[in-house]
Amino acid sequence: MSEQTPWSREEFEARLRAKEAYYHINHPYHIAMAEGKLGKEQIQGWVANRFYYQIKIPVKDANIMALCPDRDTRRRWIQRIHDHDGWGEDAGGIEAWTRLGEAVGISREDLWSLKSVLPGVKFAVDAYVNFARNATWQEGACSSLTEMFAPTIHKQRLSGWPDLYPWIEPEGLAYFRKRVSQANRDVEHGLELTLDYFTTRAQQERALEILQFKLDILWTMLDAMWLAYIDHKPPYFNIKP
Ligand SMILES: O=C(O)c1cc(C(=O)O)c2c(n1)C(=O)C(=O)c1cc(C(=O)O)[nH]c1-2
Repeated sequence: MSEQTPWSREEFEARLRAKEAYYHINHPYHIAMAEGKLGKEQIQGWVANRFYYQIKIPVKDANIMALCPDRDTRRRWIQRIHDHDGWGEDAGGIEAWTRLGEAVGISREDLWSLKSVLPGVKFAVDAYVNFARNATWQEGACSSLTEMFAPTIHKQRLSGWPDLYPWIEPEGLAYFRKRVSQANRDVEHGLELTLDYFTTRAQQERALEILQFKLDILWTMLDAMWLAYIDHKPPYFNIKP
C-alpha cells in the first residue's frame, strides 16, 4: 500500500485548529462557569484544582527543554518557565494564580497545601508531565497547542466574571489578562515547530492524536471537578468510616 500524501501545511494547521470543538470551553463545568451558574465553592474548587496544573506547567516545560538539543529552541522555550515561575521583577503566573486564589477566598496557605486537589485532577496533570518526559521534544511542543484555544477562554472570563461573580475581587483576574498575549506568543512558536517537524501523513496524524490526548487531560480534569463539586460525589463520598 502506498503512503498517503501528507496534508499541505495549511490543511494540517486547519485540522489542528479544528480540534477546538473538543476544547474544555465546551465542558459543562466551563459552560456553567461562563453563564454565572457556579456558586462560591464551585469556583473555589476549580481555582484550587487548576492550581495543580499551573504549578506543573513549568515542570512540563523543563522536561521538554531537557530533551531538546537545539539551542535556538531552548532560548525561546525558556520564556514559558519564566512566565510561570517569574523572572526578575515579574512575580510570574503561579504567583498571579495565588492572587486569584485569594480573590476567590482561598488563603495562600490552603492553596499551596494542595489539600483540595482531587485524585482525578492529579492523575490527569501528572499524565501531561509524564508525556513531556517520555515523548520527543517535538511531541512535547505539539502537546502545548491547546493554547491555540486558550485566549478565547481567558477573554471570556475577563469580560464575564466582573458582572457574573461580583464577589470575586477584580485584581484576581490579572492572571487571565496576562495569558492572552503569552498564549498567542507560545502558539506561534509551538505551531512553527509542529508544522516543521510533523511532515509525513503518519506524523501529522500522530500530532492530531497528541493534541487530542492533551484535550482529554483538560476535559478529564473538569469531569473530576464536576463529580466532586456539582454532583457532590468526591472520592469515597459513600464510605462511612
Ligand atoms: O485557563 C485555561 O483554560 C488554560 C488552558 C490551557 C491549555 O489550553 O492548555 C493553558 C492555560 N490556561 C494556561 O494558563 C497556561 O499557562 C497554559 C500552558 C499550557 C501548556 O500546555 O503549556 N496550557 C495552558
